[in-house]
Amino acid sequence: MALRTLSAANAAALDKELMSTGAYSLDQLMELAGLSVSQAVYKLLPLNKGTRVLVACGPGNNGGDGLVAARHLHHYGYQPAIYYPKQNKNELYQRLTTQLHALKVPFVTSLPNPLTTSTYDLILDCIFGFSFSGSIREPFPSVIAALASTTVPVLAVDAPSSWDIEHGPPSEGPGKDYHPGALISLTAPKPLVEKFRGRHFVGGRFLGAEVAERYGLVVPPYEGVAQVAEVPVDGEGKL
Ligand SMILES: NC(=O)C1=CN([C@@H]2O[C@H](COP(=O)(O)OP(=O)(O)OC[C@H]3O[C@@H](n4cnc5c(N)ncnc54)[C@H](O)[C@@H]3O)[C@@H](O)[C@H]2O)[C@H](O)CC1
Ligand SMILES: [K+]
Repeated sequence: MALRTLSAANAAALDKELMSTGAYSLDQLMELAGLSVSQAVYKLLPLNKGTRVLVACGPGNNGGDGLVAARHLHHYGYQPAIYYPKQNKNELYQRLTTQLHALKVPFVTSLPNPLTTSTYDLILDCIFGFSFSGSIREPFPSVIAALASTTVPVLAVDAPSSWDIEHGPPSEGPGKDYHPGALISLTAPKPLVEKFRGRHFVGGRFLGAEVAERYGLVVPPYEGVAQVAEVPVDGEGKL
């Protein structure tokens, strides 16, 4: 049985529905998404195994999830640093960055070259999510190239950035060789998950049974109070 997935168009439609008839605000969804991401980090990198997490953020809501996750990581005791080359000026993002500045979470303006484990223990790829399309525009080609070539473990948030949401890795360009070791799908896996091999989590625990059924999805097997469930992309435990 294949994983139940959510196309880019349906992911956007579901988001819209949650924020209209569902009566959620974007802040609420982003807060839950970012909380899930922070819990996936804890599963991948327990605090005694290193603490330096580079959170690479893009200009949209995928980047916002990263800003929220970074704040939770700081409170858990990790040392997040934010790389946010194209900052969103909307009020929500300004509030998220103000919160991080107040906690003295550093914002770095460049990536080390080479990007190795001497500087960071984990990277969160929050550059692009389900609204990525086309070829990568500046300033992101070099960022995707750095993600593709780094020796640091990468957790991709909702999608490996630059991957086509339906079809997976691009056949050319800097994303061609980008294969992160871990992925957290938010709400539900996107079709690209069929091309992903690595540890896979699902988070964004805000889907009720009725909405899930209408979109052909299954609510992930969250345990107890967990905001994240590990769902292997092959073998047992498929959604
Ligand atoms: N329901 C949920 O699961 C929630 C998921 N969330 C996260 O939101 C993203 C989707 O956010 P959105 O703002 O729609 O888009 P992105 O962040 O994916 O990217 C848009 C951003 O990127 C630019 N862009 C697009 N293509 C390119 C390109 N080829 N080159 C350069 N730049 C590009 C575009 O201009 C925009 O600025 C989803 O994946 C989740 O991570 C929410 O947190 C809410 C709940
Ligand atoms: K991403």
